[in-house]
Amino acid sequence: MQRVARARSCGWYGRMQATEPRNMTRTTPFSSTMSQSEGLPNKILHIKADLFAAPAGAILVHACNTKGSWGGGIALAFRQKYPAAFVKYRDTCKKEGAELLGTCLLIRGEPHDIACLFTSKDYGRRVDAPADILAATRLAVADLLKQNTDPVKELHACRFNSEKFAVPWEETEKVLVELGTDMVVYERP
Ligand SMILES: Nc1ncnc2c1ncn2[C@@H]1O[C@H](COP(=O)(O)OP(=O)(O)OC[C@H]2O[C@H](OP(=O)(O)O)[C@H](O)[C@@H]2O)[C@@H](O)[C@H]1O
Repeated sequence: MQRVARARSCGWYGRMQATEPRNMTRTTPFSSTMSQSEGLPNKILHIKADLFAAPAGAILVHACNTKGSWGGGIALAFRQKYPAAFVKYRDTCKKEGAELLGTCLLIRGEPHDIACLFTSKDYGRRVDAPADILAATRLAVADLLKQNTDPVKELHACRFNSEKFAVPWEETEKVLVELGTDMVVYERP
């Protein structure tokens, strides 16, 4: 209850209720779904913009493998823009490897924190099967929500899992809705 109440009182949730910017649409394929844990509706906002243009103070969310590679897709852009975060991610993978599957590494920083959702053990041709990726996504997002306290920060995500990991975005979004996640989801213009 507290998490949603606080998110509502500030940030994009509050702004969204006042006026919605022109490039922001609330697509509501699951809008009637209520948060299972809190009995409140969650909000997934869709925005056509570059994820890295998210407001300062937000948590940027993306999917990662447990091998320590940010070698392609949006992960490569994270590596270039946030080299210190890449070192933390790579060192964590070296230490913990496949144990990380289904967890979230939340790397604090400026102007954004970065949430690394470990949704597949491997990548490339060895990427996990879609059903396994979705199961790991459920656990990893729950882990992120548990860590996102004091203060609760806005979650801004790319359509993670949907390209290199080849899981249709709608399936990942369904998991987010089932977990009652408030999130702004970016699609490149
Ligand atoms: N600036 C931007 N703003 C907003 N959206 C942007 C964007 N740039 C790209 N997108 C979109 O972001 C979504 C995710 O697409 P991605 O293919 O990147 O990630 P994924 O989650 O499917 O897979 C993870 C693995 O990809 C990596 O590469 P490696 O395996 O290391 O080679 C990792 O390390 C993992 O292993 C797609 O909708 C892209 O259009």
